[in-house]
Amino acid sequence: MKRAEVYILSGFLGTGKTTLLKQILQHEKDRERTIAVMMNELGSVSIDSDAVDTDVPLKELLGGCICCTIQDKLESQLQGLLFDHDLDAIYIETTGAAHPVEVLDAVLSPLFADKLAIKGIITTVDGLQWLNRTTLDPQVHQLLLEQVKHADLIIVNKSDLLSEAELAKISMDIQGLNPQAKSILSTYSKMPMKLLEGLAHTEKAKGAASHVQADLRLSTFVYQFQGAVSQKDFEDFLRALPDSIYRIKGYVLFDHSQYPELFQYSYGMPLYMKEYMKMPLNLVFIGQVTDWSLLEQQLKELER
Ligand SMILES: Nc1nc2c(ncn2[C@@H]2O[C@H](COP(=O)(O)OP(=O)(O)OP(=O)(O)O)[C@@H](O)[C@H]2O)c(=O)[nH]1
Repeated sequence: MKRAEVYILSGFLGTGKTTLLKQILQHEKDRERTIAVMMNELGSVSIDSDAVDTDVPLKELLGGCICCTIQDKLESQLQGLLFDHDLDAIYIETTGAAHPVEVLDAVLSPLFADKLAIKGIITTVDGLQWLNRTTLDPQVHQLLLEQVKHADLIIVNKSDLLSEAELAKISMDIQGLNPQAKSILSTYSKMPMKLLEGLAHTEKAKGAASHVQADLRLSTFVYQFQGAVSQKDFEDFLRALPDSIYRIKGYVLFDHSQYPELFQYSYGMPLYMKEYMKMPLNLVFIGQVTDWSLLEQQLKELER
C-alpha cells in the first residue's frame, strides 16, 4: 500500500515558510505528483492560502494551533484527505508557534498513522532574528531552539540582510545545536529540491546503528499488534522504556478484555481509556530514537 509522504514546515512567524511552500508546490507540479496542503493559522482568517493553486486539495485549520486547540479538527481533515485522494505527499505548514513534537503528535493519529510516511521537519530561520534571539521572550527563544533542534533540514533564510561574518556565525550556532541536520543559507527560502527528496525521517531511524551519538532529531515508529497482549507484560515493557521516548498513543487489546483500550503515554505517564468497539491496534511512538528495531522486537515478544 502506498503511504502518503508527510513534510512538516516549521519555523517562527515570518521566517519564510509560505515562500518555501510556493516553490515546493511548483516543484511537485512539475513532477506531476498528487499532493495536498494543510495550513494552520492562529487567526480566524486565512492569509496565505492564495499561495496554493486551486487544483491542489487544501485544508485550512484556522483559529488555533494544531498542536493544541484544534487537534481533533486536524485528525478529521487528514482522514478526509486520505480518503478522498490517492496522495503522494502532504505538506503541513504550521503556525510559527508550534512545537515540532506536538505537531508530529497531532499528525500521527493511531487511526491512520500506518497510511503516512513522515519524511521530515523543515525549519526556516530568519537569520537576523536568530542573531537577536536572546532579546526575545524566553519562551519564544526556547521555541526557536526547539524548532532548530528537531529539524531534519534547516533553511537559514533572509541571508540578503546579513554580512558574511554574521552568516558564518549563524551556521556555526545551528550546526552546534543540531549537527545531524542539513542546514543551508538561503534567500527567499530557495533550496535545491533534491534536498527535499533526500529527506528520510523514518527510514533513517530504522536503518541507523543504535550506538551512534544521541540524535537530537525526532523520529516516529508505528507498530501494529496482531492480537491481545498481557497487561502486566505491557506495563513491564513501559517501565523499561528510555526517557528518549516522548510519546506513545494508540490502541492496545489486553487478553482479559473484549475491546481495546485507548492508550496515551507522555513523558513517562501512562493513561488508559476503555473503548466499546473494535479499533485498529496501532501504536504510534515519537522520540529521539535512532534505531527502533529493539523496541519492535520487544513488542513482538509481548505477543508470544
Ligand atoms: N529580505 C528578505 N525577505 C524575505 C525573504 N524570504 C521571505 N521574505 C519576506 O518575509 C515575509 C514573510 O515570509 P513568509 O514566507 O510569508 O513567512 P511565513 O513563515 O510563512 O510567515 P507566517 O505565515 O506569518 O508564519 C514576506 O514578506 C517575504 O517576502 C528573504 O530571503 N529576504
